[in-house]
Amino acid sequence: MRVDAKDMGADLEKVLITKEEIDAKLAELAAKIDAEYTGKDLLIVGVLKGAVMVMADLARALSTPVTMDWMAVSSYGAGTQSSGVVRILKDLDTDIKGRHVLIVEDIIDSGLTLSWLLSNLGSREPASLKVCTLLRKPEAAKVAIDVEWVGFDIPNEFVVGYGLDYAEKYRNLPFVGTLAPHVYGG
Ligand SMILES: O=P(O)(O)OC[C@H]1O[C@H](OP(=O)(O)OP(=O)(O)O)[C@H](O)[C@@H]1O
Ligand SMILES: Nc1nc2[nH]cnc2c(=O)[nH]1
Repeated sequence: MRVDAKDMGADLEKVLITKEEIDAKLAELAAKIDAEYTGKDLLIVGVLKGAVMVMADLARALSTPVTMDWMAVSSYGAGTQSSGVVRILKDLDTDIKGRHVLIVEDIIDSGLTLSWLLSNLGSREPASLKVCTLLRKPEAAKVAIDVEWVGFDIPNEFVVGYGLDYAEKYRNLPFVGTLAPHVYGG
């Protein structure tokens, strides 16, 4: 069944990126990632829970055989502002020493989560450590991070859908959109 902003009643303000745009962008990113890792053993690490959709769709768009692992960290809780304090809720199952590791994220907002992750995973001595994110908010950056593959740079608005939640809701929307201010008390 197709879900659109109308079906979510008054909760959504607008659709920012459609499912079709996401699919096309992931195909584009997958081709670049394939070119980078030809002949290499690649481990993709998804950051739960938000990156579930990107991991699933990006992994299927790749021709490179990959193994997958997951990390769960949280810095947002139920709010719309990063606390800046990153907690590990689930660590990797895999020893990444000497492995080519690609972190897959749904969004880079302040950059605090990714900055922490890069330093944490970097200290485990992977052969390489790179990042692919579907979304990035350049205006919200609190730390500068070098990111190899970015799907879309978006305005500094709180977004939901395609893995992204507000208080655990809206993750299963197939598109990325913004919430009406009344939903989060705006
Ligand atoms: O750049 P930052 O400001 O640090 O924000 C980015 C992080 O925020 C979201 O995770 P969240 O903590 O909301 O957890 P979730 O993925 O389980 O929803 C998202 O998945 C990123 O990991
Ligand atoms: N749902 C959601 N989670 C985030 N985590 C960091 N930025 C965002 C955002 O804009 N939306």
